[in-house]
Amino acid sequence: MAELPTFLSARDVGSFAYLTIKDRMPQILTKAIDTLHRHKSEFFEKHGEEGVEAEKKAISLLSKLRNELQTDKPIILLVDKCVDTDIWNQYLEYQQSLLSESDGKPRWFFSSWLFVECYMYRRIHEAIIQSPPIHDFDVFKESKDENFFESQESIAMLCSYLQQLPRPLKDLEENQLKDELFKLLQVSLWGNKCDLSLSGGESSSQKTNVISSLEDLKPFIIVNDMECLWSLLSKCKKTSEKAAVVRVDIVLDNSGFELITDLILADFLLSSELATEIHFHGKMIPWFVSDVTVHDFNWTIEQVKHSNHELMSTCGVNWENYIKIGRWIYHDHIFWTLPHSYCAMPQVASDLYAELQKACLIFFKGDLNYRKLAGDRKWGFTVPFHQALSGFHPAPLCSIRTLKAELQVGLRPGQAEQLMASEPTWLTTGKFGVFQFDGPL
Ligand SMILES: O=P(O)(O)OC[C@H]1O[C@](O)(CO)[C@@H](O)[C@@H]1O
Ligand SMILES: [Mn+2]
Repeated sequence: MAELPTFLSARDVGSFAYLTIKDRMPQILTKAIDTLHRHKSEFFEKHGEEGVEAEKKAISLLSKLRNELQTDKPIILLVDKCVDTDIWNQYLEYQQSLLSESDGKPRWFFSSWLFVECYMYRRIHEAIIQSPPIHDFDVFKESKDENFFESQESIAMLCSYLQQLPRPLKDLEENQLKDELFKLLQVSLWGNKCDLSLSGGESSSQKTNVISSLEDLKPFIIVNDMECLWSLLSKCKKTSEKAAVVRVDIVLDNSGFELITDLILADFLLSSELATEIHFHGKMIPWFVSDVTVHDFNWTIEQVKHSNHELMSTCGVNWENYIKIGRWIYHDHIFWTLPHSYCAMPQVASDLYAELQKACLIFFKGDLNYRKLAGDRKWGFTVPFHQALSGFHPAPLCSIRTLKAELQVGLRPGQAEQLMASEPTWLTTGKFGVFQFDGPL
């Protein structure tokens, strides 16, 4: 078998991986430290002196982590006792085994970018859980919620759009159904521009009317497999008249505006009867600043339900009901916050792989999911997506992602060169997006 390309890494000085580790990651740690500082009196009110001591401990652990990163110290084993600690430590040993003797230990600016970036978020978690009684504090919660509140107008607009579609949706004429599906898929794509990790934790909310921007944004979709999604979903719908379940899974990315766009899409899939069940997958610990945890998921639905905006609150009521009747199912699994590429899933998390195999279609939202799908390796731009997945084929799948890392496969010959010439930063600003499908139709 041909050798796999090497991992993206900060070893390439000046690369996006290098700049992320050098600038963005310390900035995120500083912001986390600052958040803890600002909550000092809240910790005191809740837990007395013990709360203040815990805040100091968490801050000192995070400062130590920032120092290790900035001085390129060896990556050290985790010391907590969580369900995933051993798997993490084994993975660290595996990273060590990839190095030759003269390379020494895995280090921040030397190892794989995916590994060290995931490791930083896992160490942030370790610092917090080692600091009881504030062990369940989410240092990123505030910024996630801010993103939600700052996007209120766009959220209300999207909810109104969905509620005002001609009902019942299942009676829409085929072409109209397809057209609406494509619109809401694109809304979910551009929702991925709003992550907080790329902006170093700074606000990145949505303030414009997304639906009316879709036409202008179309030229920025550089791989567009939406037709495959339509073929697959309409075929599933036809067969579902006999079979009972058409299951669509959404591997979520960010909370705030992006999550709303995913929930709107999920609602549309159910109401139009293109799917009968939606399974969401979120993170078990705070992750890459803005990623959805179960708390964010429940909080968001509560907020939408209690909105003063009538059509928004109708959405919230419906969403809560979908959960109650079991047509929306939320899952979390430690695998999503491990550093492994998805091709390792059958070995590392066979239960999750078996769960995903039940889906008719899986959407993977966002940039980090794309990196893990493609193993965060330096693939050529024209390498087929199927090949970059390296054997990960649980069910037909589609990445819905705006580009925020120097990694893209499945382009036409010459396409990358053209993009590079017209827009040198095309890979990393989130301005371009893909719907990239893999699977039999
Ligand atoms: O929320 P997303 O779309 O997965 O993006 C996460 C971001 O974090 C990064 O991993 C860099 O910190 C980028 O790849 C990406 O910009
Ligand atoms: Mn994210």
